[in-house]
Amino acid sequence: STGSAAAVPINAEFDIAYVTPVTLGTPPQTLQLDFDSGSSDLWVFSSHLPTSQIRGQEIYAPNKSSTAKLLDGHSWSITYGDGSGSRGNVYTDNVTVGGLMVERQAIECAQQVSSSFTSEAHIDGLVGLGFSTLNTVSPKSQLTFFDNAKGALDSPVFTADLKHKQAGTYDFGFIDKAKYTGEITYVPVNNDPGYWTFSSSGYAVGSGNFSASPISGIADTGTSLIYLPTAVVTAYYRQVQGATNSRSYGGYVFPCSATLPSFTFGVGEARFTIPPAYMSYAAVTPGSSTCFGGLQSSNGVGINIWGDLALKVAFVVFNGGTPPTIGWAAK
Ligand SMILES: Cc1c(C=O)c(-c2nnc3c4c(C[n+]5cc6c(C)n(C)c(C)c6c(Cl)n5)n(C)c(C)c4cnn23)c(C)n1C
Repeated sequence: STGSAAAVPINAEFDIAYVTPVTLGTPPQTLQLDFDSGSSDLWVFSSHLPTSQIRGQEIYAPNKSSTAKLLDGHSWSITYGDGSGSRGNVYTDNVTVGGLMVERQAIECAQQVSSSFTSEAHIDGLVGLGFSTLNTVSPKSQLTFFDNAKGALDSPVFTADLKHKQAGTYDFGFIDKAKYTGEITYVPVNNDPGYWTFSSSGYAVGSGNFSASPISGIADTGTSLIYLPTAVVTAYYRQVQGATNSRSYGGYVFPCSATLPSFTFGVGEARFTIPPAYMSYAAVTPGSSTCFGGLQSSNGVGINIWGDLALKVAFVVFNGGTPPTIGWAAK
């Protein structure tokens, strides 16, 4: 089997996050969920949430699904890199993504979400595509949608074709040759503790020399930006007039009028260049002439993160075979 579904930016101006339609239960309830290769819980806004925490999101009501079953005595609680979080109870039900159905998928129903989730009306929950070792359900951890689907897939892979300010796709079970050019460069994945961790072969700022130094980081479709070591980030912002690492704004900012260099990263012998226009994320507050950078320091994060800003300049194959690998291709 295979599946293919759209990855739609939630914001027309900046690629903050992408959502994908997912149908749950019988009759089908369709929610817009954020596919996140940096976590491993499938959780949704649900009928178990206080209405005060719902502001425009679609919800999943298990009591309206004839195929929903309570996973008695199980609960979950998750916190993300930006400090947001949610928790609740667990049901199993049918979950379908782009024509690919998994029966008895653990659906983690939110009973509490943090304010940043309540304030984001376009995200009805997340679909974790990390390794199932990261799943937070207790006392018995649950498998991700991909792990549940894997055995039935034509090939144990999913691919991300994210795009700048337009809809891309997530494919399951096949590699669509029409979505990339040239060869796919595969590199090993270290899935301990459960992220898609791989080693980038280095970077270059603008037209500068390529610095061939390995950078271990995670491929994370659920993170907007790129978080890299301070040496890389200072080398980049040294080329940006007026750039500062702002404590008040929580990262590198610069005058929106500044000329930005491109940023190139390596995967093996392959090179991927993020154009200057993508490297300015947003004005720090609406209308401000100070802009927030797409490249930020991973100091204090603990891991380096290749988020949507990096992923959207490539076609990326998440190979869940044995051993797992990750493939990057131009497009
Ligand atoms: C270590 C780390 C991260 C690791 O992941 C991270 C981050 N970066 N984007 C996201 C996340 C997103 C994507 N996302 C980013 C957004 C930004 C930057 N803004 C202004 C809004 C309104 C966003 C929304 Cl609704 N959604 N989502 C949905 C979740 C649950 C995230 C959790 N963390 N996160 C940050 C900001 N930091 C410091």
